[in-house]
Amino acid sequence: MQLKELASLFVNSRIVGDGNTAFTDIQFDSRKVGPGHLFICVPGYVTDGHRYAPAALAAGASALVTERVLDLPAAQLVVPNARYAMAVIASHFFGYPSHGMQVIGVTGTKGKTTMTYLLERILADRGWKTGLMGTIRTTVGGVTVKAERTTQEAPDLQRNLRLMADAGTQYVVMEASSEALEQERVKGTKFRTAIFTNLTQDHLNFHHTMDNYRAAKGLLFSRLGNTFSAVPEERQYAVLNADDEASDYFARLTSAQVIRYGIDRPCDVRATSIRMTLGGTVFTVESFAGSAEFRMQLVGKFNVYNALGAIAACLAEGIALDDIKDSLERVQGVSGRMERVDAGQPYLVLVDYAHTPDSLEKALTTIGEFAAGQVITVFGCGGDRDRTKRPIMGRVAAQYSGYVYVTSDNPRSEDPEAILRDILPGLAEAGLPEDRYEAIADRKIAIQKAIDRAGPGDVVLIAGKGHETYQEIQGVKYDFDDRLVAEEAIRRRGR
Ligand SMILES: CC(=O)N[C@H]1[C@@H](OP(=O)(O)OP(=O)(O)OC[C@H]2O[C@@H](n3ccc(=O)[nH]c3=O)[C@H](O)[C@@H]2O)O[C@H](CO)[C@@H](O)[C@@H]1O[C@H](C)C(=O)N[C@@H](C)C(=O)N[C@H](CCC(=O)O)C(=O)O
Ligand SMILES: Nc1ncnc2c1ncn2[C@@H]1O[C@H](COP(=O)(O)OP(=O)(O)OP(=O)(O)O)[C@@H](O)[C@H]1O
Ligand SMILES: N[C@H](CCC[C@H](N)C(=O)O)C(=O)O
Ligand SMILES: [Mg+2]
Repeated sequence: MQLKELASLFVNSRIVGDGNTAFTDIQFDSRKVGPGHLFICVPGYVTDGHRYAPAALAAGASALVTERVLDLPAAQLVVPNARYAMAVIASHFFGYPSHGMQVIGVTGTKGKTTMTYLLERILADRGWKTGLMGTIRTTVGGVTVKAERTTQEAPDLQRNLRLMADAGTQYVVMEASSEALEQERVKGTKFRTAIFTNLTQDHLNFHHTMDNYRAAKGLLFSRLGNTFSAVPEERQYAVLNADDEASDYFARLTSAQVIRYGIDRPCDVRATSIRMTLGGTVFTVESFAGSAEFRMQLVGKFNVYNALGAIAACLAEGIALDDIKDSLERVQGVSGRMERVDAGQPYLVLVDYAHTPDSLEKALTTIGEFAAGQVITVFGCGGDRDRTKRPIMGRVAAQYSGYVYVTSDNPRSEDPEAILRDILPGLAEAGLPEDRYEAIADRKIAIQKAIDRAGPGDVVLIAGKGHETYQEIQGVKYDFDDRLVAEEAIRRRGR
């Protein structure tokens, strides 16, 4: 492709140098540039991509996308906003791959990964070729690759969508994180359906206020749909959680057809008669396409919401409620979400990805409904992320646990002890006596102590890292898997 072709995508761009310069791929990181690539200079939060243009050219880049003319011997497309341009260019370069598939996007603070797994399962069981992009994995044409980001940067995202389209994928299910929406990573992606899970506190280091955070999520809905199409394949749907007040705001933003799901308020797809046990959840779904009783293996009321969102989106695709039921009833669990570690011990050990106040509370209240004995919680908070959630998570853990081990999550560049000091006031505030908690920065030791403390009927919740197989400390990623560490601790103790 030639640089001049890109100029036609923007009303306010200009080319400096030879517009006939061709490029064979697009990159936003100079360290990944190869001969003949187009390098897009993105001004970041930490550094400025324009500074790496010389390195990109040295690595063989043939042309640049910039926000100001750089005094370098290379053809440049100058645009007002490189991050925005990057998404537009990526869609165009990869031939608008989302247009040939049905893309279902899921946004919200919690439940995205779970819901995308449920959707993938239902669609694949109906014989559709599916692709998935999210926190745990990206699956292209049946092949799974590990993903760095929940929602990839536009060039990687569009490249993967192209690979999916070429592999014959019909449905793509993807998580759309608020950071990604804010940074235009999904711009240019055509969505069939956008689903909203819920809105609670997280990522305030990035968005600063809850209103900004909600607005970022709104971008998925405001860009969705223009009119109700007469052609069913072209219709677009906004699937909203009727019990979360942010849904009214999203409904106003979108011109797609709105389908609401929920438990408390009347809506299009509603769960009633919910009964929960340690082995699963039973509920009746009442919908515009009939009703049925579901016996799901997933535990917790929050997973009823996750199921409802997936059910609503699949009903919109014309899949029968009974077929959806068949698929959901066979889902055993999602990696690192309320996952049991079982080495024959007489107490329950659960690993869960709860790393926000709301999800920790959901996990603990769910456990509280079944726990025969006391609940022992091990958790920490990630470094270089929202600091205001730390004492709140401390308070939540204290409120619902008999004993708490405050430990490290991924401290990243921060001092692990300093993060613990941010969490501890929350436990004191909740009135947990000092002999009912300990702060131990070493996560492995904290897990071992929690296991050693458990008696028959107790529940040990190890929260925050779920499926993660590493722990990042001072920029270094060490092998660490809560499930393996817990299992080893159980065996070490002799069950
Ligand atoms: C806060 C945030 O979102 N940061 C993203 C942002 O980084 P940044 O603006 O700080 O980039 P920067 O480091 O200043 O660099 C600017 C530019 O120079 C380039 N560069 C930099 C160094 C170099 O040697 N060569 C070079 O070309 C970089 O590639 C970049 O394009 O832009 C980068 C590239 O465009 C992203 O990779 C980066 O994601 C970082 C790694 C990140 O941690 N993001 C997290 C917060 C995130 O996005 N999480 C969400 C949600 C998770 C969830 O809740 O599930 C996700 O979708 O994963
Ligand atoms: N609908 C929900 N409401 C509240 N909490 C939930 C919900 N679904 C899952 N959780 C809790 O949040 C944790 C993370 O769930 P999941 O990975 O599905 O969400 P996510 O939105 O993808 O999160 P992330 O943005 O961190 O990737 C789970 O381990 C569980 O504790
Ligand atoms: N995608 C999220 C994951 C957080 C997981 C938790 N274990 C932590 O490190 O804070 C993020 O990057 O903010
Ligand atoms: Mg996720």
